[in-house]
Amino acid sequence: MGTERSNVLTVSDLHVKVQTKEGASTLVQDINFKLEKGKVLGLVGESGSGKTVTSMSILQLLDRKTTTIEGSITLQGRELNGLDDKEIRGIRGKDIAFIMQNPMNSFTPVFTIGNQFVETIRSHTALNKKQAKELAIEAMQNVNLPNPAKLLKSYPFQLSGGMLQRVMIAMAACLQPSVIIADEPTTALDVHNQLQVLRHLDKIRSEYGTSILLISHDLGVISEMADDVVVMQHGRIVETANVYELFDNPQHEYTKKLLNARLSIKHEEPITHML
Ligand SMILES: Nc1ncnc2c1ncn2[C@@H]1O[C@H](COP(=O)(O)OP(=O)(O)OP(=O)(O)O)[C@@H](O)[C@H]1O
Repeated sequence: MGTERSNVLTVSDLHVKVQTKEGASTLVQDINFKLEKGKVLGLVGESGSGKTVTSMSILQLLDRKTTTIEGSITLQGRELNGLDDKEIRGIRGKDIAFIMQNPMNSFTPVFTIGNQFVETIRSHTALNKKQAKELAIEAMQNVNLPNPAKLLKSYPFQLSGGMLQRVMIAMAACLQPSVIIADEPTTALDVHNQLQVLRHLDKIRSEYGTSILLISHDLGVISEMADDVVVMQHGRIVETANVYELFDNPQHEYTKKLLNARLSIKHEEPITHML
């Protein structure tokens, strides 16, 4: 009973195909993993291994006209695969928040931060504008953003990448979703901002019991943040293990290769031991 209950997100036999001019092509296959409450599951693998396709499938964000998602994706027992647009929109942001690699792409340039923040809150709650603004300010304070009231009046281009990423984390956290999918959340940031973003994610996890699917190229980030790790290669999972087991005793040749590559660039790795 305990294990079943603690699994917040379960992906079973996920298989994603895309229709191209040349015919159908498989993007990911046989993907199985479970994300437990309050835990961080790291998703690693080289570029093109299928990490983003997997996370986009969970959020049902792939183009329905050209892609087919087979298998099951359940959030607290509710099947997400096949939900219609309206149903899945109700889940995105509220139950599953998404933090993208490039925060600039996540905001509409022509609206202020406040406009977008308040609208996001209002689309998922019964709060009025004033209450939504107060919640936004509180969420921004929680991620140490200075002068939130002023920031709400700014346009996305007026903020640095690190600040925008923190606004996105504040937006993701304020509705206390059960799951956050963070796709390379620190890749576009400098070392100082990387550290801040990771600290905030960890704070959200511990305060709200949010589960985090953390997609990263950076094994230093994964070793510091993740409880369990899924390793992907060529659209398949090649290894799933507890983070200590994976780093101490990798089983698959590809995982060993990734870890060896990491050792050879270890001096560039500023994140570990600093959190
Ligand atoms: N809509 C699409 N049509 C055709 N191929 C696609 C589509 N979306 C993704 N792919 C292909 O699927 C494969 C997996 O891509 P995906 O973006 O999931 O990789 P990734 O592991 O997230 O890589 P990165 O770390 O570079 O983001 C790649 O070969 C990519 O080119």
